[in-house]
Amino acid sequence: MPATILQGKEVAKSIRAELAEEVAGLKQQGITPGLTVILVGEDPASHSYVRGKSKGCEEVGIHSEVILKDAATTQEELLEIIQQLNQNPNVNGILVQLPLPSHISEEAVLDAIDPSKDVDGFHPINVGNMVIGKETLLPCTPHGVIELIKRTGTEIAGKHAVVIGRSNIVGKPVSLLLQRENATVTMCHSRTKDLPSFTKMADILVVAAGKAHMIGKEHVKPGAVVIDVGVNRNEAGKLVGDVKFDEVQETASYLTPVPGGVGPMTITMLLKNTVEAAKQQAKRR
Ligand SMILES: Nc1nc2c(c(=O)[nH]1)N[C@@H](CN(C=O)c1ccc(C(=O)N[C@@H](CCC(=O)O)C(=O)O)cc1)CN2
Repeated sequence: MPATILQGKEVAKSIRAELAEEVAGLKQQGITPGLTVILVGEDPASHSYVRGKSKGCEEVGIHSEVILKDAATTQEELLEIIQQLNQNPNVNGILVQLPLPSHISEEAVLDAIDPSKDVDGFHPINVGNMVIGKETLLPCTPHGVIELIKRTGTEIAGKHAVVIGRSNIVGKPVSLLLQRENATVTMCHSRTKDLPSFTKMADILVVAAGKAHMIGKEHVKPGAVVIDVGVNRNEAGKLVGDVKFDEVQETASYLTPVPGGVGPMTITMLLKNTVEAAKQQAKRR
């Protein structure tokens, strides 16, 4: 039987509906979650993602602002803006859209965000908390992957999960979060020898390698849950994943499409983090 297609759009829609209700309740208590996004430069994809973030905020009732800066903005200017936002009690979440122009250090900028407002979950303190299993703001795409797997009804505990890719933004955190759900996790990467020998053992296969169509049916155990985090443009400019969708659909039990799978979950988990940050900050006031 062909795989059930995991429609991230649908899952994201139902989480947003839950969030809208939660935000309405918070507003009755005088709490309006607020997100500020900083966008530097003219990259069309980044502008499109930031529009998606503003639209998502509006949908669930989060107050959002976007600070647009041109590509010549200096690192010092950016750090100054972040300091001001750190001090502003109406701003619960701060997000700097990546990538930044090459003259700005992403590390310096992300480290300057108050960890309690780091709704991307990229600050080293939040990453450290995630590693030691403390409650913290989790990175959006990896958190979205876990939510998608859970919504299939798949029990993660005890399963063998194989993650391809070891980036700080996806591969490493997804591996940690799967381990936190009591999966046995194998991490594969560009230097892994005989990749199919690992992937064929996976009950859950998360592919975040950034290489179009690198995973075919020969890599997948029949009945596996396959999550494709790849975002690649083919020669025709069309968005394609790391998985050969038509082939793997024949053997997997669940499969995410690209587009429409993990992508829509990223912004939704950001909205969730912003609401969580607002609740935590209200408790401390
Ligand atoms: N500060 C951050 N910067 C970036 C992040 C991030 O999580 N935080 N992730 C990406 C961009 N991104 C959000 O910022 C993002 C990427 C993709 C999608 C999405 O919904 N993709 C759709 C396809 C959209 C299209 O057609 O182009 C999908 O996969 O279905 C949302 C958000 C890098 N920067």
